[in-house]
Amino acid sequence: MTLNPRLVKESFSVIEPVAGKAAAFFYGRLFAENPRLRAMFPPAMDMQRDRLFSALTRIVWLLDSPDGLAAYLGQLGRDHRKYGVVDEHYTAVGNALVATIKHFAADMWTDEIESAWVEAYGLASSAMIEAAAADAGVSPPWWLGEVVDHDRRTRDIAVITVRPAQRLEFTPGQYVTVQTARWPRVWRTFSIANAPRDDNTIRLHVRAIPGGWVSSALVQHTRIGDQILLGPPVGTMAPVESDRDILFVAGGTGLAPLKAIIEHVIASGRRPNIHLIFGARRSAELYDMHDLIRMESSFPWLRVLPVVSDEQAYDGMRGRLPDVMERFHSWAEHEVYVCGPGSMVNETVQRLQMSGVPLCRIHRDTIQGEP
Ligand SMILES: NC(=O)C1=CN([C@@H]2O[C@H](COP(=O)(O)OP(=O)(O)OC[C@H]3O[C@@H](n4cnc5c(N)ncnc54)[C@H](O)[C@@H]3O)[C@@H](O)[C@H]2O)C=CC1
Repeated sequence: MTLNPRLVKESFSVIEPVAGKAAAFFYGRLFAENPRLRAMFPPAMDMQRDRLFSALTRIVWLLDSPDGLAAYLGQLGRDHRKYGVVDEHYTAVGNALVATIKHFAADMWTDEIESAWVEAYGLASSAMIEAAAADAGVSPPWWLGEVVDHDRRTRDIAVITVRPAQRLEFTPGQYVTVQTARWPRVWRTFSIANAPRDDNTIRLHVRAIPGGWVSSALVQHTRIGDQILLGPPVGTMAPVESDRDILFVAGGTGLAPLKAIIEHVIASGRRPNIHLIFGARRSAELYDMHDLIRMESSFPWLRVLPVVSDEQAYDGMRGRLPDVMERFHSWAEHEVYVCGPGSMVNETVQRLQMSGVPLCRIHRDTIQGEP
């Protein structure tokens, strides 16, 4: 039996418009058939449902790209170790998944489609299991981290420094999932905002989102000395070794992974011209200017351009990030890294492409924040 991405994609496209209902059906089925699995998930499942679907969507659309798929499944498998997932859980999930697709794609369902799903799921789960097994020999499933600094930069934003109890290897641009004592089993993603350091500490830039459990716990209720849990570093946005000049476009706390990459470039000894356009809605939310100005003064090839979008009285550069970016000369010969709110990233990437920057030189990552 060979993989048939076309059949998987066609049947999945029926599910996508009813993703919420399909995820509810999937978890209902999974927990009805395997009641003990419920304890592995957080009490509130809404965010979990979104995550399932975004992971599934990504896998389905990557089925035609073996390298991208292998890299993604490898990360997913390693990351799932922190949930205590074992091989038989994959069988339970696979059964519930096929039953869900079958239920929602009933009108078009055939034995051939069922085989295509079983085959695709079998390949995906084997890749995750293998990656988890290989990782078990070299890394813990999660890291205990002590908060060694907590710098509340605004009412809603904190820059938090954490020291993992064991060495945490990562690539600048990657992110980790975080769990706080306040919300057991609830994990949320935050980028690491620094290049690897000798003292093993990492920095997180956290904005407390209204209704965001982990982000609010981290900004408002976390103190120096507290312990948090960190999942393994994941994400594919990484510094590329290139002699080109570099543009970074950061929206809000999307600055975090870009700052890690800038630190890496500076430490590499290369001397590219770097422009960092850092956007906030209000000037008070340009929460990291102090550090950025320090970086700028120690590395003369770095130019930091703060931009404010929603404050008429601001006397610096004003505007929306994609518009401001176009006010400068062409970026067509640059490497470009973009991070921030999803819609801002999408528009920025589109405009860059239209102005002649090839997609292979535009680097972005999609991480799922809190609702
Ligand atoms: N904290 C972290 O480690 C990371 C956060 N992110 C993401 O970065 C985002 C940061 O959010 P906030 O700080 O609340 O940003 P924000 O909503 O305060 O916006 C920051 C900047 O982006 C611009 N912007 C927002 N929406 C836009 C749009 N639709 N079109 C054009 N420009 C737009 C704003 O004008 C402002 O200049 C979140 O979506 C988060 O998931 C991404 C990676 C890491």
